[in-house]
Amino acid sequence: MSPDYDPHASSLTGRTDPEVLAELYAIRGSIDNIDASLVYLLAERFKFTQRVGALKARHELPPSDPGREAAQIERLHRLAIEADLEPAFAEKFLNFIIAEVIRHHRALAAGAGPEAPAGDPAADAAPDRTRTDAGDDPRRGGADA
Ligand SMILES: C=C(O[C@@H]1C=C(C(=O)O)C=C[C@H]1O)C(=O)O
Repeated sequence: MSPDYDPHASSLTGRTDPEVLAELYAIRGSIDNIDASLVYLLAERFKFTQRVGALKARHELPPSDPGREAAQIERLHRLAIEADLEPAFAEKFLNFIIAEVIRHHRALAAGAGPEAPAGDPAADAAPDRTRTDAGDDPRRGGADA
């Protein structure tokens, strides 16, 4: 755990029954563990997608692959229902991650590292994959590159 992280940081201390607080902290301990796992999982996922990006750049393949994304979204939708997670949220989350991956791939294709500023023209040309409101089909998000 980071040395400056206080797992008991809260705006509720002083006005909440100590027993309730103790239970809250216990539950939050698990939430903290899950958040840490998510960070490590995401870091691992980005390591792999960077390898895909380097491969694509080397072989002049397009940064995005809408066919692959459509299959992933459909699969995630099914998994979310099985897991009792709201499918729209799962879809939004995956689209958010994929948008970032595509931004990295565009940067790699342009010869830059993944840290290219978000405001660069290549990134600006990316479709907004974070919108999942009605009428916005992420599978047809203009992922054209
Ligand atoms: C990682 C890839 O590149 C892009 C990002 C994807 C992802 O983050 O899962 C999926 C498809 C591509 O649009 C890939 O083509 O596999």
